[in-house]
Amino acid sequence: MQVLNRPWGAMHYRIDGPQDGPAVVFANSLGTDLRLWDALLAQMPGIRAIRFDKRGHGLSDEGEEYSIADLAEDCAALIEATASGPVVLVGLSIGGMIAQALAAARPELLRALVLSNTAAKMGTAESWAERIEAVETRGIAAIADTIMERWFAPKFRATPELALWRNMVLRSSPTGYVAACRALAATDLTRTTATITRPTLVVAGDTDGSSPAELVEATARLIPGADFRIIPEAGHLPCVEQPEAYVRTIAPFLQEHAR
Ligand SMILES: O=C(O)CC1=CCC(=O)O1
Repeated sequence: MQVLNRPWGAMHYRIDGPQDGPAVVFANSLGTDLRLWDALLAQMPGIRAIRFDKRGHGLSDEGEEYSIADLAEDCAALIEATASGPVVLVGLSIGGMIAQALAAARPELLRALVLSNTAAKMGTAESWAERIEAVETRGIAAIADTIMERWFAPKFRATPELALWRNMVLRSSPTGYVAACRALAATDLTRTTATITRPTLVVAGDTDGSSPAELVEATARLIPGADFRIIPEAGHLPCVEQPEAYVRTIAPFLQEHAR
């Protein structure tokens, strides 16, 4: 286990793959930890994969109240501490918002971006307020089944693995989860995402209940030259549900841009 000391506490990260492999950083979604990428990375042994638990998730400390810009600074610090030059950043959902914010603020740290199941603005102030109220008054268990329906297509929801992802959400820190919901509610990256100049691949799932493909495509259209792909039979976490298709979708882009 590796730790990066940040002003708010300890940030957990992990590096897999050859030391001299092309560096690719992965940013997780709300309510998940860095195991989000396990199935994908099992099929990409050649890359130097750098992944981390954002504040209040996985093994990282909680931190105080924070913004997406603060999470992007954590990601910048990780890149500066672990990579010898610019990297390709793959961000999913809130991880994709972190990637958009970083690409606009610190483009020199990035060669290229994969924005997965994300948007410049996700949800509404009302929908996040409802979710926060449910977690604060009734606990994360109150939202776990709804979250599973948003994350996964029906076929995956019928597999035994579903229980493990449900447990990951149930065991999330309520404080960390709510802090991330507040950051999401407060963020609209539409203006800055339109200034992204790095090569960008945008990926959606055709049954994503959290960031529907049309919403993801609208964000792709903000970024000059961005490529947009849809993964069939995939919800919000296609790297879990359809890892082979996800690899087929992103591998050519990584081959072209990661060094
Ligand atoms: O929990 C969800 O609805 C999915 C999600 C929204 C932002 C994020 O990172 O995950």
